[in-house]
Amino acid sequence: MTNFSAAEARPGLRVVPAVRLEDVTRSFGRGKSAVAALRGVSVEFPAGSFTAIMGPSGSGKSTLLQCAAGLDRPTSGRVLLGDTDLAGLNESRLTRLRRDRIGFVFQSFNLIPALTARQNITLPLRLAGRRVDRAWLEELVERTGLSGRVGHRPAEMSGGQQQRVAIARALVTKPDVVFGDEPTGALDISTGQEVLRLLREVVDGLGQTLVMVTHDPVAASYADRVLFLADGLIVEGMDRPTADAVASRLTGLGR
Ligand SMILES: Nc1ncnc2c1ncn2[C@@H]1O[C@H](COP(=O)(O)OP(=O)(O)OP(=O)(O)O)[C@@H](O)[C@H]1O
Repeated sequence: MTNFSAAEARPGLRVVPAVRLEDVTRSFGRGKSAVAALRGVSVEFPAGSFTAIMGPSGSGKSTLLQCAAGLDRPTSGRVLLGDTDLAGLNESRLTRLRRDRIGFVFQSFNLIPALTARQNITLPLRLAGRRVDRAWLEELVERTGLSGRVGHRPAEMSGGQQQRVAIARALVTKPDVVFGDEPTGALDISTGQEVLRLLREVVDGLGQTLVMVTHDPVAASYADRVLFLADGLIVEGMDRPTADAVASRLTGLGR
């Protein structure tokens, strides 16, 4: 079992990572047709860090993200969000934890077409029965470059603007961690890079923790660290990645 742990803490200081997976396995099916999607993954995502997860198709990236985000339950092993062990939560508490403490950004934006940008951004708060912090909303709108657009509906916005709305929505609850599943996959190169710069700024400027699955070495180069998955295991970690180094490592894994 390979352990990819956070940077060494000062002696005596216990640094709780935002998310931790301990020897997580996830199998689908039984008997001869069983598939081991994750085969013993241990990893920590330090608070305030930006991690990209890469690997060949079928290596377990989506399964890892789903288990880490409490959308799927491991077959064995533990997932902790801060100090909370997700295995101890029933479905309704898990749903609440996802709503209140985790943000999601998807390839396809997943905005509600009938709602304005502002209404989409504040939807997680409304669902939780929490009041909208006006100052925080203003800051998010400003940081995501959406000033002047908040009254628009998704159909009236470009793909990049829609993804920025989705990012603001993911941040509005001040979650412990934001998970991204190919957040730039549906965008052209230059719009994708604008979104990646915004994600980087969300980590550097707001101290947010970000974990992103991507197939794109350029996208991965915006992260602090890249984890490479192969056949259900993390086989390598790369700090301060460059797009070229990531691309050549992926070629070695048979992408
Ligand atoms: N619900 C499921 N039922 C059966 N097998 C599954 C299920 N979900 C995933 N798998 C299998 O688990 C393995 C890992 O799948 P996963 O989707 O996590 O890979 P991935 O790295 O995200 O792939 P891709 O890059 O193609 O999206 C694959 O062999 C896949 O077929």
